[in-house]
Amino acid sequence: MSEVNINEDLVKERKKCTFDVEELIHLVDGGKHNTLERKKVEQYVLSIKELKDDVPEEYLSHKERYENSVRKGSILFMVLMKGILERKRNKDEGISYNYKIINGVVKDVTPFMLHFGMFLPTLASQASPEQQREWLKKGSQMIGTYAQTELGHGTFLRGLETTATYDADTEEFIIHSPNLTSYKWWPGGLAQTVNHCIVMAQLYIKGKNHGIHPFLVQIRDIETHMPLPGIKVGDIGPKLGFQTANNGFLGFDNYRIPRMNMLMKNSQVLKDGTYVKAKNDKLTYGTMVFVRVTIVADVAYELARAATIAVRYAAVRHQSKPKPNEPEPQILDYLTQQHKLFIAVSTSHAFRIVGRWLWSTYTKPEPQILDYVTQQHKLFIAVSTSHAFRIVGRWLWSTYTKVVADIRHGNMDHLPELHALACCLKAVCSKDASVCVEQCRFACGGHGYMQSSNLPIIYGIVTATVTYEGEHTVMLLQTARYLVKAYKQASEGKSLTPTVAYMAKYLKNGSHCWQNTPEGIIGGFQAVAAGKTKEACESLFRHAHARAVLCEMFWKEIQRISSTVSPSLAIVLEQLAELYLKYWALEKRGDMLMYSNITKEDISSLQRRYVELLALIRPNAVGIVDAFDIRDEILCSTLGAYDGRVYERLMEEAMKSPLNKEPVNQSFHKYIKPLLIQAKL
Ligand SMILES: CCCCCCCCCCCCCCCCCCCCCC(=O)SCCNC(=O)CCNC(=O)[C@H](O)C(C)(C)COP(=O)(O)OP(=O)(O)OC[C@H]1O[C@@H](n2cnc3c(N)ncnc32)[C@H](O)[C@@H]1OP(=O)(O)O
Ligand SMILES: Cc1cc2nc3c(=O)[nH]c(=O)nc-3n(C[C@H](O)[C@H](O)[C@H](O)COP(=O)(O)OP(=O)(O)OC[C@H]3O[C@@H](n4cnc5c(N)ncnc54)[C@H](O)[C@@H]3O)c2cc1C
Repeated sequence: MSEVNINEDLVKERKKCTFDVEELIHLVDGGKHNTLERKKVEQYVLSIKELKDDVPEEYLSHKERYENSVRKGSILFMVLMKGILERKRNKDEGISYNYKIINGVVKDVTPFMLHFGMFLPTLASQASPEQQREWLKKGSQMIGTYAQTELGHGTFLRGLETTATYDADTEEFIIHSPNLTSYKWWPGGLAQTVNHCIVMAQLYIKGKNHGIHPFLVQIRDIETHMPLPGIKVGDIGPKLGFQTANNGFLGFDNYRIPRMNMLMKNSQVLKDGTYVKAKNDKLTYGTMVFVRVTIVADVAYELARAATIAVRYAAVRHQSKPKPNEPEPQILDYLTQQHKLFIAVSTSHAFRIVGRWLWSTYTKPEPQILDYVTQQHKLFIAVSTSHAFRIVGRWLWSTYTKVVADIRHGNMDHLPELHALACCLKAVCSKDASVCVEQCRFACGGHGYMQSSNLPIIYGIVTATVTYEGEHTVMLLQTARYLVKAYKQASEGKSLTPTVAYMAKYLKNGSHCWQNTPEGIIGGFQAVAAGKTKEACESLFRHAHARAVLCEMFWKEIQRISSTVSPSLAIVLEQLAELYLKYWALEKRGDMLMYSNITKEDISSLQRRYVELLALIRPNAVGIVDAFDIRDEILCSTLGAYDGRVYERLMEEAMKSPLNKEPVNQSFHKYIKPLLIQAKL
């Protein structure tokens, strides 16, 4: 883009940058090759004319929005089948480029998301090799979703009520919803989009319950798309976000499916009804672990979008004037004289001085809001958090792929640790990302509240991750369960898995000896986690382990990466990571006081360094978010576009309102005019 069309503040900001933005772009993408591939796919997809909207989605009805989203999703589906979009997820971090482009094209959530995000992964991981050959073959007509949650139960899976009863005479399962609360409720794409589902149901054989198992169930006719007899399916209605995800409900009336439609990789039901138990019954929950792992990198990306919008806007937006210098008072000899004679002179001086100050203030440019320390405090933590989650998300993905490979070879030893890690990181990252996105919205003032800023939509997407795939508190409690066990093992002198090995150290050393260094802060969080775990045997504790893992992995990875990049970029990366650690050490200073020997002076020094870091990051702020390299078509924001033409775009978008198409709306004649006539009488 030529600099002529770019807002002059942004031009200046980009000139100030002390590092090579291109180098950081490659780092974020995981290598130059990935950047080039991403740009190629983006260029291809974003130039498809049919993917552009005539009218902004927000002006469409619930039904029209769904139809428009299916239209665009189908085009993307076709592109995917042509092999242009990568089918596989990015091997380094589990987040695929496809998903990032979809964010821009569909703006909200595509009703096909669950097909790619959970339906296919469940078939790939829980169907037997023969079933996979049958179901995942080319030309398959299946579009699917993952139907687990019910009206009555989402968290407590053992409480699910849908039944799958085996009938050995016909070699079929009878899927049934015994009551209203057993209706499936929430699955994305379920309402009008999919023709198949993975249904999680209680398996009954000869009256005995064997717990929940996955079944492949066709719910609509492939040709006509009509719901099949025995199926009741529909849309659950508007939500806070996910408006185009087509979340649905589903009930079964003694609906029969063949025996081979139970996913049989882990447990099996033989023809005569013999039940073969899985090596570990928690393997049934495998798809949830997979999605929880990917959520960390997913929210990092959403946060990158929000931070890009808010930081660029803060560089363009000017607001408020500096404080005046107070005029000097005049001193007179006699108070009475002063009162009688010189009041006019004094008033004249005062007015002249104040007038001069007022004029200079009037002509002085207003500061960019990004120069306010309070604004930097709101925004820079969002930027550094996005980097932390991306880096830790990548590490978590590689841990996941190693554990899954072990499981394939029959070794389940690391599954509990992976489950505990996925639960706590999913919980903390989804919650922190939601808070940061909302903070970005606050940081944009009134304009951030506009749909056209895209911040409300991003918030709707991110805040859903706090609930779906395992509700926040419930996930933390799962980790708590693991930590309590680890702590008991440590007290018995047994060896511990790597991510909780610190427990043994703090059991031995007691309180943590505080240091204001990154390593000191990481040790502080580990001491807090160990200390709270000790207390947890009697009471409840929360995020500490996840925070220790996030700080440790982020800092270690940044140290490693810094030695591989240019010195100017290494400085910026270390500043971002240090900011993240200092921010959380300050946020959690109460905990640190409890579980380490941190002093008031340490806290003051942390605070001073934190403010110093804000100032150090400030000149590079725009360059850092430019390096997220999110195209305008994917940001979808009037406030965050690369050129910074904020006010022009706000007005252009406002003019798209159907209400602005006519000077007088018909409601005037129908309602307001009669009201005015009545008022006259
Ligand atoms: C368009 C075009 C195309 C282009 C291309 C398009 C490309 C698109 C690309 C795609 C991008 C899309 C992105 C993704 C999208 C996803 C969206 C997702 C949406 C949302 C989906 C959902 O929302 S879907 C439902 C999730 N619903 C839950 O999440 C329920 C939580 N509820 C539980 O998860 C359990 O209920 C709960 C609490 C553990 C207790 O389970 P429970 O009662 O059975 O178990 P207990 O508590 O008794 O625990 C007994 C022992 O099991 C251990 N354990 C428990 N779980 C374990 C586990 N998983 N693994 C190992 N071990 C486990 C535990 O640690 C205990 O171990 P121990 O005994 O040794 O201590
Ligand atoms: C946008 C969106 C998309 C979704 N997509 C799908 C999908 O595709 N497929 C699907 O199957 N499901 C889907 N879900 C459902 C989702 O997985 C569940 O909503 C989620 O697992 C939480 O369960 P719940 O709604 O039953 O909440 P509840 O468990 O009823 O939670 C309510 C409150 O109770 C608390 N609570 C519950 N149990 C405990 C406990 N043991 N200890 C302490 N506190 C507890 C929770 O912390 C929470 O505060 C989706 C949900 C959303 C919001």
